[in-house]
Amino acid sequence: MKIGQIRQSLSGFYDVYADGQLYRTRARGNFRKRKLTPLVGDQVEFDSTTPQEGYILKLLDRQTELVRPPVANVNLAIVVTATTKQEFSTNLLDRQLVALEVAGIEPVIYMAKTDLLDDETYTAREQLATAYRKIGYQVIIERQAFTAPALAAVKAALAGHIAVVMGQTGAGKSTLLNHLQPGLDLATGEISQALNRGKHTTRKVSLIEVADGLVADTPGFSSYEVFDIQANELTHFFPEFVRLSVDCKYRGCVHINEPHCAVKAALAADDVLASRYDNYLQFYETIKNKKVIYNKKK
Ligand SMILES: Nc1nc2c(ncn2[C@@H]2O[C@H](COP(=O)(O)OP(=O)(O)OP(=O)(O)O)[C@@H](O)[C@H]2O)c(=O)[nH]1
Ligand SMILES: [Zn+2]
Repeated sequence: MKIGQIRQSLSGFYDVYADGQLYRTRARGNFRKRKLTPLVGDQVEFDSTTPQEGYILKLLDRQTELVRPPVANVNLAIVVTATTKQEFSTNLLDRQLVALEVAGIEPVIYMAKTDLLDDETYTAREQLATAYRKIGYQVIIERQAFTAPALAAVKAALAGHIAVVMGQTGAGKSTLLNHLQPGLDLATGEISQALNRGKHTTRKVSLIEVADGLVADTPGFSSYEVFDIQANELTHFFPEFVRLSVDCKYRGCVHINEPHCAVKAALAADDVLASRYDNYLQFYETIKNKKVIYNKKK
């Protein structure tokens, strides 16, 4: 019996990495009775006679589990954020951050395409980066694209982690990965194509070694699952609100209509980003409205 990590899944085969090599395996353990499917990223116990043939016997406990992409034990997300005026949206960024907070995955924000910005827009993005750092998020931003310090920062963040790369189509995910790992040669635009194909056919999912970490070759971590939480829980996923809310007068304050709310006081004092608060309100309403629609249907 060996212990290894699933690095790729394709059509019922799982390639398990152990002692410096890959073993092609199939699933046979009694976890199948419990309807557990092995996921890329899983640590497993397996048997094998040759590297071409082996059987997974047992799945070890997972720390996290994603559905899209189907990867276990992801603990880092590189949030590739295109910064151009046409593409940039704090709303999307905050939605991604909330989704990651809900999933228990640490975000690293990578500000892409800064070379296309005029100085004024770049300064605005830099100020925003500072504000997000104040919240507690790591933000990587450089005046030019793919500078050595920016790439070194991403590599340092990846070390020892299993990561997904998030970002809307065209944000620059493949381009960033190619700069991190020049041999990778991902066609730009390729990642989302893989994702779209995946909707209809069995999808290959793999973890690729990038710097000293592993990165899922399929992005697509959906930020829409944000809206599966309860509206009154949303505040827990805004770290700056969590810190401030100890000073809200009412327990369970959702920082909307309550008097003596520390979050609203901080907002008035410019200590909370207005865009974060606006996005919070919008997500809150979306969740409320969605619940109503859902209940009506039932
Ligand atoms: N100027 C500039 N162009 C960039 C940068 N990053 C990406 N691009 C360009 O933006 C386009 C989209 O980049 P991709 O890396 O394919 O984006 P992606 O997020 O992988 O897109 P999908 O695979 O469709 O999800 C390509 O033409 C890239 O060359 C950057 O930092 N600066
Ligand atoms: Zn409050």
